[in-house]
Amino acid sequence: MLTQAGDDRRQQYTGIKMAETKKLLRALAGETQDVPPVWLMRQAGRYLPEYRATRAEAGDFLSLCYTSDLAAEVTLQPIRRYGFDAAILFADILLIPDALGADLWFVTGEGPRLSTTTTPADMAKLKGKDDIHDHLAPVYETVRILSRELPEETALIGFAGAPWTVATYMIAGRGTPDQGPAHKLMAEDRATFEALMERLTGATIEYLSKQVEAGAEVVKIFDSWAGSLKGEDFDRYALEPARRITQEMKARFPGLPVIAFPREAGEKYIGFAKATGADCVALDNSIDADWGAANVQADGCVQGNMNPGLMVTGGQALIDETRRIRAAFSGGPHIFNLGHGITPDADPENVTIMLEALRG
Ligand SMILES: Cc1c2[nH]c(c1CCC(=O)O)Cc1[nH]c(c(CCC(=O)O)c1C)Cc1[nH]c(c(CCC(=O)O)c1C)Cc1[nH]c(c(C)c1CCC(=O)O)C2
Repeated sequence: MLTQAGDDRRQQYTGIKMAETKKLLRALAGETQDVPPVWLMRQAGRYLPEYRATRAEAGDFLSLCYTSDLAAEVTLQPIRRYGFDAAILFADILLIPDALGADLWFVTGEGPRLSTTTTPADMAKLKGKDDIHDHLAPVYETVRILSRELPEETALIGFAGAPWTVATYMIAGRGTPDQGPAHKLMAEDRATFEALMERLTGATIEYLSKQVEAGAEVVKIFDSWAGSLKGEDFDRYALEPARRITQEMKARFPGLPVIAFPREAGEKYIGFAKATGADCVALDNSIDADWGAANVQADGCVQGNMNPGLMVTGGQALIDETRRIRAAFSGGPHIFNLGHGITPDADPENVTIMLEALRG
């Protein structure tokens, strides 16, 4: 059943773009702006003292994700501090495996751990794509709180991990440098690998749909490990799921903007937006901005792509690089962002310096 917010959202997507006042949504609708909208991946995170305080209050990272008022609070913190043009729902891409019934926990200082899914018997233990919503209800509640509390000029981004990236964690039971276990399963038991990809694609569509019904105005698909898929594997397991998710979301919510992030796709960034239907492609910081402008922005909006390391080191290099990236993408629609998440050792003052260089 649709919520009232979801009803309003569907109406909103049927044709009022010309009157859109949110800078982020204008960029996603194809508008070139003198000063681009800006937000940062992982903008709610450990570099902020107020985040660390709220996380301590929650006890641990997963409790923070599932406690709606605290998750909404940390989402709002960087908006209050910096006035970013978008807020991104505070959650994690690994909540989907958790909702499907895989065990998930986080080891402080190391990262996520999950029970592994590598056999038909493991697959049989997972829940169906439609059976995730009770578990994820607190996330939808976070979105509802945010859509009430955000300033009217701030867009709300919902998100999910792409099937391939989420599968790499489910198959290995943890993060891996080269996604070796997932590539191995793909080679040795393609049927199980594809069954997992299919379950994740379906669940992701249902999960994102609930986020939109609760008030998310944009959705972003994070494929952090897309770069380890080469050639035909990239087309089948990165591009095709992104296309299916994007097309189904747009069929359900006409006009909904979609951002795709096939990180480290390299040459495969070319044509990705056209092939999937995504309104914007997020570029990682291995991409030269001029190359991105010529080859990717030529098809529409791009997001990115400053090196997150500059938020640690700062100085004149940060100012120069902010201006260089803004200039490189000034000929078309652009959302200023980093090429990957801001790191815990970033200096919060450097975000202010970046914003002054960008907007000033
Ligand atoms: C691969 C991936 C994950 N999560 C995510 C990705 C894709 C993007 C990327 O490549 O970074 C996405 C993500 N994770 C988080 C968000 C929230 C929204 C945001 O501010 O961007 C988003 C969009 C919060 C988080 N997710 C996590 C944190 C840090 C947890 C903490 O507070 O201890 C945050 C703020 C934990 C997490 N979550 C994940 C890992 C590997 C880790 C551990 C690494 C780390 O500690 O940074 C899985």
